[in-house]
Amino acid sequence: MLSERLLDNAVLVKLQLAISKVGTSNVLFGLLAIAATALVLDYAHMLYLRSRMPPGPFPLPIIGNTWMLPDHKPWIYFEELSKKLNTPLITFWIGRNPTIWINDAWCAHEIFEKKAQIYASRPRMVVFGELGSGQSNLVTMQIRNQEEREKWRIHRKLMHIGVGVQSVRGYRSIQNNESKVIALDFLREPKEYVKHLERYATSVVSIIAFGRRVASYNDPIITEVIALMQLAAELNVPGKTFPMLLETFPILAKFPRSMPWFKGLGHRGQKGGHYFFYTLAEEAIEQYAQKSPAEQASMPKPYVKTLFEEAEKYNLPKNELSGLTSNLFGAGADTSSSTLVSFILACCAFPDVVQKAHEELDRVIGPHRSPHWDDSPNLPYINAFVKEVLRWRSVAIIGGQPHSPTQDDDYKGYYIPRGAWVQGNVWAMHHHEREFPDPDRFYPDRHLEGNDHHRPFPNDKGYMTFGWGRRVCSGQALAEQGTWVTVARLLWGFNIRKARDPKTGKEIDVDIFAFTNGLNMRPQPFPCEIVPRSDEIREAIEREGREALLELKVHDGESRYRMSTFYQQQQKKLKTKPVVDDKGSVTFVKVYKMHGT
Ligand code: HEM
Repeated sequence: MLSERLLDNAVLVKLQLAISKVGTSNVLFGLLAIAATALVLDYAHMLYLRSRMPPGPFPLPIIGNTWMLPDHKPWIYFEELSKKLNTPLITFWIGRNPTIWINDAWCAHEIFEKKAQIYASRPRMVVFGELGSGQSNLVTMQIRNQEEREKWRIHRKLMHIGVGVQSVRGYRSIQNNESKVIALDFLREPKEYVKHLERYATSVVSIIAFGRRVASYNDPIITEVIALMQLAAELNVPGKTFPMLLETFPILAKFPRSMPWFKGLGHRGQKGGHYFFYTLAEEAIEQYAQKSPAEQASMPKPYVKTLFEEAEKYNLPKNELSGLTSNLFGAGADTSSSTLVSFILACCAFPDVVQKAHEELDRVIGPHRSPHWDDSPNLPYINAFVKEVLRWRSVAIIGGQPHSPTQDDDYKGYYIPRGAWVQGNVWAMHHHEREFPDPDRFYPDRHLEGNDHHRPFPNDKGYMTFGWGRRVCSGQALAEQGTWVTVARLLWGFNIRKARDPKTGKEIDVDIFAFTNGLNMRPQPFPCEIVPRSDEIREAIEREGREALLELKVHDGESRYRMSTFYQQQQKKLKTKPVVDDKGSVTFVKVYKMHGT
């Protein structure tokens, strides 16, 4: 110890002597010269990369183009930039990181689909990844080596077991019944239409994951999960203010969480944050075990039970298991309900298409029962209507998370470096006049072959709402299935139109551009009128709703836990707190003195 200190002192003394010999100002000058040279070299490297990459605005040293980002809705800015520079791909520097924005569906197809193997990774994301669930969650998982690729494959596979194309047919009765309950709720309380749609979407994923239904829109799981997702969606939009500025200066993320630039992040990424969903999963497995064999036979096995059984094969730690469960809520509830809110807005803004849908439904279905997936081959206009709902105001407006190439790539002579952010601008793709003439018009006919607005598109579906390639949305089949039956049923059952001012009797206009700013966008609140189309239809809705509630009874149940109070309660009641080890496993340590107790 003593010898080390003597040595340290000797080094310091030597340094002081050397500085006094050379002169303090010369030393400062030297350091400045080194810093300036590093800056110039770094900037020269940025400019060299820029000369090889897709075009974009001129970056400044260190801050790149960050300062140019608009305060809101950067997807519109990138669409405009792409038109102005006449290029489908834009390079935009977030600090020293080049990000590539794809503004054209054909390019997205060529890059993300045709080169899916190398575009399967996510880039380094500080706010959403490193300060969030990072490598423990499929959504943000990076693939930088073979080990990470293997882990990502296992997660995709486990997600696929839960909500892949084969599994979702087994969830039809859940979605069908829950959407009948929306129709019943619309009869009772039409003004609360947003809450009914949120309850539906949360209940469907809750039944699939936990076997437990969400019966009331006051259930905190709805408000808490949706609020959490909306915060995450807002945080994840590229921006020039904190916390997104951490992407420009990742070094700031190394400072203690008390620093002001973490303000607005909430509890993101704090250790043990996943433990809530793990506890819900354990509770659900317990509750399932308590059901009678007849009850168990009448419902799909909760996903968490299958997941826990499968996970043993792969030795998955608890935080990863929890991530897989929470993804159903995180990725599935807000997205599905926001899509349906946009559908209601479209009905109010474009009454002519609603009338056309009614004509087809009256002709094919009639008033005594609501439509079902089996009717789909006879309902071409409704099929086109649902496609247009998914195209017109796609909820994941920048295609969710960015992709990132696992090796350097060349696209039509442009260099795309390994690890770069590559973001699909779905707004620009779905808004391109070449594919979608008059793009802001909600016009289902454009999806019907032979229509003068029908245009070629790189895929058969006619939209890119669910992302691309190996990272395409795991819940796509479930979301499409649910959107179809709900849109078809609500169109069949109701006149959905603009509300009227009670004093003047005049229609209240809706704004088709007033959407939230998050990367999962939904319309800003708007009033509307939702009334059953006839007495016969009303009776059918009531009858079907009652039957649906009876069938759903097997999923009734309560959870003992609430996200907002969960951690405090755990600490106070059990006097333990979850501690996560390096592998992500949770153990409980006794807390002897509780803060505030
Ligand atoms: C209308 C509803 C939905 C929309 C528009 C939507 C859209 C998206 C998009 C755009 C992505 C990113 C794709 C990419 O990176 O290329 C994504 C990823 C994902 N979605 Fe969805 N989603 C919806 C519903 C759901 C549902 C219901 C679930 C689960 C039950 C789900 C689970 C996931 C998961 C786990 C990922 C991450 C996949 C990965 O990174 O490998 N989504 N979703």
